[in-house]
Amino acid sequence: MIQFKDVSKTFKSKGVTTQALQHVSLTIDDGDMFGVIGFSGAGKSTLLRMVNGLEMPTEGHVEINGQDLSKISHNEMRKLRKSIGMVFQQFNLLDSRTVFDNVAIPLRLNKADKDKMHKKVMELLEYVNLADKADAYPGQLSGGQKQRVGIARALATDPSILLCDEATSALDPETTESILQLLERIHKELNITMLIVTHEIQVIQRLCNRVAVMEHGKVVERGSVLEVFSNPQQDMTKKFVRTVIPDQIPPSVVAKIHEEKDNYKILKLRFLGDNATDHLMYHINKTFSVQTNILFASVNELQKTILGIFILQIIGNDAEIAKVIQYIDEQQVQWQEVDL
Ligand SMILES: Nc1ncnc2c1ncn2[C@@H]1O[C@H](COP(=O)(O)OP(=O)(O)OP(=O)(O)O)[C@@H](O)[C@H]1O
Repeated sequence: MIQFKDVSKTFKSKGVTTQALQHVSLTIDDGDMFGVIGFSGAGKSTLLRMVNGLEMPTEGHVEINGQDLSKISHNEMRKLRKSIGMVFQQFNLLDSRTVFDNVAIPLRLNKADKDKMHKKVMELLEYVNLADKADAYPGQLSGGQKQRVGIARALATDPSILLCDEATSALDPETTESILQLLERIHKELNITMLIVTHEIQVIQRLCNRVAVMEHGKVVERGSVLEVFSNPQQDMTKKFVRTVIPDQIPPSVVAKIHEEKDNYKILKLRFLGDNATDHLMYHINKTFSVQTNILFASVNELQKTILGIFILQIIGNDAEIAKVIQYIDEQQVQWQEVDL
């Protein structure tokens, strides 16, 4: 378990003071694929780098399995770092060394036995599908292949935690997908806790079970991916989520509604899990003296759960609309009124 306990970090450089993190408290459980999302400068990398002691908090504590990193000895820190792998946006490979040697670096640093090291490196290269590139140099590889080498190197010491700092941000969409598949496979097969820092919401949607949203060094929203994506609260979160799960009425439809004279209310309905929309719509139209128009609908899959978003215009008198809303409440469907 990784815990950030009221962590703040201030950088002072050339007379400029930057508050990179402000009172961040977070718990990442074993086995989590925990995503941290935010725009550039939000403090994501600083947070991530605290897990392996590359940065230390100015205030507060970071604990791994109950061990406060500010209180452990140099030796204990070295041991801890062996159990934490890190994957970087720019791969951080040594250009003058072969793929084999790059993956072998952590093992050489740990003075691994030569035969064991050879076996381990070749196993890792097989795992990331690059065994045939063992003798190639990074300059001869594509971006995706370089990242596979970076991932193999991060796994060399059999870590229990993998830190991914914008691991796919330098890659095209197709290559991104193959790296995300690899990370998913690693999580499933090697049972590694992952902390994934990104500004790409689709990475979180695709991989993570939990998410924290960061803005100006603070965590502004957090929760399960299902909770946060199905009902984002903060404007920043809404902006991110909207890019993968649209939930707005198209402008041409809005313009048409503005021309209407009838009495109406517009509700945004969210369905999680079973898709009960057909039944709900049937019942509303059959039972109440209202007319309904679906202004927008989308169905998405999150963590293998279906999330349906429907924006419904209900035309009728206030009393009848109130009855419809009461019925929707009784069905325990999440809703909110939309003002145009
Ligand atoms: N070593 C440092 N010295 C001075 N300021 C720093 C240092 N590292 C980070 N910062 C500043 O702290 C703030 C947070 O940086 P950080 O890299 O953690 O953000 P980020 O969300 O990861 O953004 P990016 O994706 O652009 O790296 C930024 O304003 C950055 O300039």
